[in-house]
Amino acid sequence: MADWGSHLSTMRSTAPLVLNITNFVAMNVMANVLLATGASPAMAHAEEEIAEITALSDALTINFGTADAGWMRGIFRAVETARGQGIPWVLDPVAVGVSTLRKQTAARLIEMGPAVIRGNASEILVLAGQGAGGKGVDATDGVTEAAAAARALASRTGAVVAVTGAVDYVTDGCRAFSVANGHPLMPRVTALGCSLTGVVGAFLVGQPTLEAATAALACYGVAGERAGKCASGPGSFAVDFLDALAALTPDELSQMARVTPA
Ligand SMILES: Nc1ncnc2c1ncn2[C@@H]1O[C@H](COP(=O)(O)OP(=O)(O)OP(=O)(O)O)[C@@H](O)[C@H]1O
Ligand SMILES: Cc1ncsc1CCO
Ligand SMILES: [Mg+2]
Repeated sequence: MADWGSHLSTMRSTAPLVLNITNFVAMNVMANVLLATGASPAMAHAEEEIAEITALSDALTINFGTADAGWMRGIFRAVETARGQGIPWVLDPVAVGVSTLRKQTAARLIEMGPAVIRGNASEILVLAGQGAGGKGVDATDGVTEAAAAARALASRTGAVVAVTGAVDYVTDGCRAFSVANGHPLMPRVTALGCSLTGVVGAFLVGQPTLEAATAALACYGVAGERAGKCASGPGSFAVDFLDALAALTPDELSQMARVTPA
């Protein structure tokens, strides 16, 4: 049994400060998810202050889900600061297929060295110049269809690429893992993918990238399974999911993680 729970334990022992430039939809959900999991969230995006806040942070995550031009300037300023200070950062290319601005922004950001790119299958396919782009923020492609694109993207950029869906796939271009945890109610609650991007950022701090990202996905999926056992629908699931993230112990994660080399 691989010790995926040790990565949760390490994350909780440092409770990293994770700065998230994310969308209006995700801000509250994501902050609560990070707190429940054991990290400290900060949400900000103003270009006038973002460099200072980034410099204080242990990890940075970027999601342009509801961004405008000023917000985009804040994103680039934050990423430049993170790069300069060696702060790991995660790119969430949310709904990258829906506009030229998103495609161009994602292309520029990918060249700036994200440690991890985390998206659903349709988003990862768009980054590879393939697929129809999904339905807004929702995936219409399966994870398996995006695995080759994820490997190629990882090899080309040096980022770990995490494709989420019913069974997640995470790769550094050489090695890969499948994570078969999760629950069908997860994609029925908005911003749980965006929030997972923050959890990946928290796990990255001081830990090897591929293993940390995989453990974050497993932690999330196991909590989803637990929440799904008692929830009666998306509303109660959202609440139960926060409780499940907070209650999950490292030992339980190690026991329940369904991670296999892929
Ligand atoms: N059908 C499913 N069965 C089990 N788990 C799922 C399923 N779909 C998604 N998940 C899980 O939900 C979490 C979020 O992944 P998802 O791919 O839905 O993100 P997303 O599309 O970026 O979400 P959003 O943009 O709404 O924030 C992951 O942990 C993933 O494993
Ligand atoms: C619904 C929605 N629209 C822009 S971002 C977002 C959150 C889920 O990705
Ligand atoms: Mg998403």
